[in-house]
Amino acid sequence: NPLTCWPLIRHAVPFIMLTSSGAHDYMTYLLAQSGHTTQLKGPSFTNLRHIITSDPENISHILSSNSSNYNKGPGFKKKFEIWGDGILAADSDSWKFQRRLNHSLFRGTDFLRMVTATARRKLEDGVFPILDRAADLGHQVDLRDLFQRFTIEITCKFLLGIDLNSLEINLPEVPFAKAFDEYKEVIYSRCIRPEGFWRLQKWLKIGVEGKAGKASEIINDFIYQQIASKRESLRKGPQEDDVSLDMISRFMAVEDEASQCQADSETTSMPISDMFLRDSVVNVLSAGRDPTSAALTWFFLLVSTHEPVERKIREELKAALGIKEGEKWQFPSFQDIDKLVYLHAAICETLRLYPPIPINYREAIRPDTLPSGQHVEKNATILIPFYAQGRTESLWGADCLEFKPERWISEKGEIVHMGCGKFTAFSAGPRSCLGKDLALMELKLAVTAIMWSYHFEVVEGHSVVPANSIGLYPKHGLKIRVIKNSGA
Ligand code: HEM
Repeated sequence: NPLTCWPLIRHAVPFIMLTSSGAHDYMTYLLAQSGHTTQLKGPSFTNLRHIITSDPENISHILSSNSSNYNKGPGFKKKFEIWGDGILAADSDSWKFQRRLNHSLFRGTDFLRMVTATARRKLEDGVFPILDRAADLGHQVDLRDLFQRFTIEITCKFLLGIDLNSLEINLPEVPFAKAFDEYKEVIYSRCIRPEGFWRLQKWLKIGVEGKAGKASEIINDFIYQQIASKRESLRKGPQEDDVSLDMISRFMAVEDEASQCQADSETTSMPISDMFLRDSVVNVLSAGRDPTSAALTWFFLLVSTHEPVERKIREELKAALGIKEGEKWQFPSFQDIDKLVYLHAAICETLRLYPPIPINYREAIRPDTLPSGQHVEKNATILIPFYAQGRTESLWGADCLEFKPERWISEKGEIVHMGCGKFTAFSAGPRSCLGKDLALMELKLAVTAIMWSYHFEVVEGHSVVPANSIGLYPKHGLKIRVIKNSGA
């Protein structure tokens, strides 16, 4: 086609598609046309110059077998400035140190128990009263907003030991939470716009950069205040009812242990300064809040529009947990939750179609050749669109766009484990998600409790399209009506 060969138009197309709606579907289309690996190039004045791949062998190579050649790199840090040198943006020794520190905290059973207890309390005292009221008064609810509140409450509790009280019945605006949402906009904008352009906007304090500047002040003020009050209470010594299980108190308390852990490893020394704590809070809050709330939102969109799946999940709840139609909900134990195979499959299927982190990013440290034969230059940037990968026909079959939890269940009735290059919602290799178990527990706890008591109907005419963002969530939220199930 002579038109697409014209370089200006050819290079402008990706830029236009990524700035208009449907960026994720555009990448899916591009990869399907090009054999799953290609170059994404915008006009020379833009920042767009990446290799993109959804080929499972390339993905395993980049994220696992040759991961030491791929890091986040300095370009990533500039765009994701708000993360500072936290775990999501850090490389080398700084990342290794934080991975160990976070891993030791997330693994403890006390930690999982505390998070579960918080989730139950936030459901019983926050989410349920809001849903009951909406059902009684016939009001619409925006599930995305509700789940964002639910997950920020849980994350703030285990991170800082505080309640934001955002789940009160009148759904109050919480400036700190709002600032977090506003900041996200700037990251996507920086990913697709020329650096000179966004730097000028930032300097002039206008547009998304201006908004982000204000948001970042609110975020920093709030977190530094929290850190100061934690240091103050640590100075006073332990209080009577003080369990200090929150992450920041534990980071402060294990300062000595942490330096010991650095001395044992070959990592460089890293004091647990206020800035380190600030970066940890922002990173774990970003990692813990948004993906889980997005997963819950997409799950309820899919289940509310697929009646047979909803029915099967309810049947499984009755069979595995021994509860009867009309009985009041009792939260199951960890062991009972593990029995819910069909539910697990429905969650995996949701994450395949709607991975909350739709794109992963890496920079090559040295030149390399991918298994597909694609040459990678030093410092080349690579995008791995998990969204496109979950919708690849050659990997998932001709029904890849359908919501079918059954594809995750073997003939023996067990969960089928997909290869690490195939199912990538939690990423893969040494930098894979540290909160996977926690996220699955939160999801299952919320989903079972809500599904037992309520049925949702998406409001007629409400448009559900993914936002162009670094996270995958519905651009206009998810507006639903609530119907109480009998006995709830
Ligand atoms: C459904 C929910 C979740 C999904 C789909 C998810 C997915 C991911 C993905 C794709 C990454 C890799 C990001 C990258 O390489 O840039 C990641 C990293 C991470 N996630 Fe999650 N996540 C979820 C929930 C959570 C939760 C609840 C936590 C706990 C706070 C958490 C903590 C982390 C951390 C700390 C990392 C950084 C790991 C590293 O760089 O070493 N995630 N997650």
